[in-house]
Amino acid sequence: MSSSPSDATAPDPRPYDALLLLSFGGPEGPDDVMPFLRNVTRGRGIPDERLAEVAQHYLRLGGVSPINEQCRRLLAAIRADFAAHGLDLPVYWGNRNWTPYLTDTLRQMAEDGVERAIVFVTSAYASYSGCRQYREDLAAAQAAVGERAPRCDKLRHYFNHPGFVEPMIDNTVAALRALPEDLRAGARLAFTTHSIPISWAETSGPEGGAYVAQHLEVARLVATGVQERTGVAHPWELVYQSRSGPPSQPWLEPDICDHLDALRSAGAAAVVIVPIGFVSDHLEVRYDLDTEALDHAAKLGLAATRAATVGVDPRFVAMIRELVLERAVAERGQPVARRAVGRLGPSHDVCPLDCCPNPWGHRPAAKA
Ligand SMILES: CC1=C(CCC(=O)O)c2cc3nc(cc4[nH]c(cc5[nH]c(cc1n2)c(C)c5CCC(=O)O)c(CCC(=O)O)c4C)C(CCC(=O)O)=C3C
Ligand SMILES: [Fe+2]
Repeated sequence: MSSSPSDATAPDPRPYDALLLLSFGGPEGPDDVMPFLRNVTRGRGIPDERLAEVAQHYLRLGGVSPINEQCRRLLAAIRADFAAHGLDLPVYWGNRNWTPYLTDTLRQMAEDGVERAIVFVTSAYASYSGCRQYREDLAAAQAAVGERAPRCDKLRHYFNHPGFVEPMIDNTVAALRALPEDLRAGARLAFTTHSIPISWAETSGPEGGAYVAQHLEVARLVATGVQERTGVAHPWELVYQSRSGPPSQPWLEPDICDHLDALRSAGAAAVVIVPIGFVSDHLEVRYDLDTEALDHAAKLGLAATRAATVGVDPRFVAMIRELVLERAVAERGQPVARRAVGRLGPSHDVCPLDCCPNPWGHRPAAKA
């Protein structure tokens, strides 16, 4: 093999020999919608009326979830970024709930000779749904593939990485600029994330309460960043969306639409909705915010825009490379710099055994 000048500085991913992009999955056509929803909600006690309603949300988009196209774009962007930086690491994609299923991807990786993968999940925060459930999915897929299945290490939570926070500041500023100019300075910021049962929020992260604490920190960081850019301290709140469980179980509140009512009653004239809980404009963003919440705001006579999610922002894609190399250095036992903004500091590499517990009982989980 001939050596070129760049070989000397090529980033070293060892001990990893592949990156796995692990996501939620979504239907690819109308016939997929109900089987997909059954995959998501098996054993979850979600009322039938709620399922029928969510099926309609997918069918309005032709039965195709936007999340798959977004994963394909992210995959392509990661590959291009790795190539541009001389990082020679194959990238695979697998999902929890739809094709390409994680088990099939892991089997392919084993066939290709992958022994140790680093895993990036499309969820930035600590919670059962966004952390442990993915690690359980990995353990189940490894068990299904058998002895040859690659070892899989999940990357740390990235909610407070500048590659996630900085694009959201820009996107919020852009959404403010899309409001009528005379209403801009008085606009409120409504940061949204997926509601989860309060009991899960309480047990999220190593000490509990991490789900809400991490979101409040990102909301504060984005609001502060916006103020640095515009000179205006917009009042802000963290609110919730996409609640699904039975009414008997308390979930995090207030819901975004109730919050819009409250803003209107308090005399607000404009609001920017900022979906900090999500990394791409998937169904919960396109339907629950762009259709439901923006329609509701229009009915109230409240001027409203929605900030874009990070998607394939080059800073977000570069963050993935940075986190992979950071973890590789750490696994090789070398000193490592871990970037994080704000007060909470960089998250742990390996989740403690009891963090984000499974509300339905124990299932084996991949360690990190
Ligand atoms: C915290 C969290 C995230 C963010 C972190 C992450 O990204 O992982 C997230 C993301 C997503 N949730 C998604 C879709 C759904 N979530 C559901 C149901 C649920 N989500 C929950 C939590 C979360 N969900 C919970 C506690 C339930 C109750 C059922 C259960 O106990 O698990 C249901 C069932 C129907 C309903 O009731 O809504 C669907 C269809 C999609 C795909 C969208 C697309 O297709 O574009 C994505 C990215
Ligand atoms: Fe966790």
